[in-house]
Amino acid sequence: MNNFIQSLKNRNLLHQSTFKSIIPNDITTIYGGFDPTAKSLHVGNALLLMALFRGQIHGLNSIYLVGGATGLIGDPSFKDKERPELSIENVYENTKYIMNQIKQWIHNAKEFSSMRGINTPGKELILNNADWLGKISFIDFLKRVGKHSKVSIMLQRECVKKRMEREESISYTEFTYQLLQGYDYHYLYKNYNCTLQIGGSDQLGNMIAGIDLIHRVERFDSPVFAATLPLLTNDQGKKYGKSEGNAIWLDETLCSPFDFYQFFLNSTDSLLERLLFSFTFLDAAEIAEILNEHEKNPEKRIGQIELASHVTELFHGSLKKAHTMTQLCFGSKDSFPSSSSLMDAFVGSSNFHSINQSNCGKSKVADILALVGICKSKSKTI
Ligand SMILES: N[C@@H](Cc1ccc(O)cc1)C(=O)O
Repeated sequence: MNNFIQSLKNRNLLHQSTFKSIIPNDITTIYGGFDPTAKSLHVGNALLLMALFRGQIHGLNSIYLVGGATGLIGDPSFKDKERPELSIENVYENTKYIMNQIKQWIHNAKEFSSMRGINTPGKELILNNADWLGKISFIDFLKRVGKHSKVSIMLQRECVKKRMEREESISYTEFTYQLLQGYDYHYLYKNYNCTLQIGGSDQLGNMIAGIDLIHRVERFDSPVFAATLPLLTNDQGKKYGKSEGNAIWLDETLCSPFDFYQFFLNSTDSLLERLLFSFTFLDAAEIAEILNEHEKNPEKRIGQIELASHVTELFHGSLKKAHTMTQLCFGSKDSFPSSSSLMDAFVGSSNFHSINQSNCGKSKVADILALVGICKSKSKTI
């Protein structure tokens, strides 16, 4: 069985899939897409980013697709209203930012993994679907995609049905979205031999549109698959990823590493195990060890500290983590002498006592020690 798929299963990260009884083991390339509806991705996108990276750890090539074209159309999946239209300039800018953000993230994730002895043999590719969807003419699209797509099937999509029940219905533009995503999958299958698409729990319909198209245009038994990740909800059953109604952005100018860290630090005990499996590269034994320590003294929030440190370092990198530490300790990064002495502390030199000698509270020092400790302790994990 494919190790990557098995590892998603083991972490409870496989929600739905089109694999029947046999799990394919000859997948070499996978893809997941992100529409540039804002300047930055948010915690809600983190599971997909991480799943693609987990693929690379297992030797697969991962395509991180940014929807420079689909972002102009708007995915109607699980949206009860027409999406506000974004201007071409706006989507173009967002696409640039997000492609950069993904590039930076992969860089951080590689550095983070190699510090722990985790190899990432699989390659990454960051693509923009405007590069092909922006070039195909309307007539060509109708001939190459529309002709193979049955309206009766398109109308069966849950989100389409829901929207048709409402007076405002659904625009032809958003109705077509599933075909655009379907065309992406076909394009990536033909040009990159991509045979697995992964995405959020609301994406299965769009992914199946792609599989159908490939089956109709290529061979009816072409080995192409789709899998969705679970939707993480908080204790109130709301989507996990917002604090006081605001999305937890991955861009540090929209959400500081400090706030990002605090968001994970504030996770409840009941979610802890789930979050450790979802948002870290720690293995089951390491997670069991952390939970064991945590349960001995839950007020110390050892589990939350491990979680918050791991995710903050993964998404914000070690230098940023140092600033997070400063902010944790002093409230503001400006009041600390220099980030280089902090970095020394961070890598475990004797300068670390300078933090201890400062006037920050004991519990904060414990947090910081935990942050530093985690970076030195773990070796192999997936
Ligand atoms: N529709 C996806 C983004 C996406 C775009 C293009 C694709 O080919 C795949 C996925 C979402 O809204 O999350």
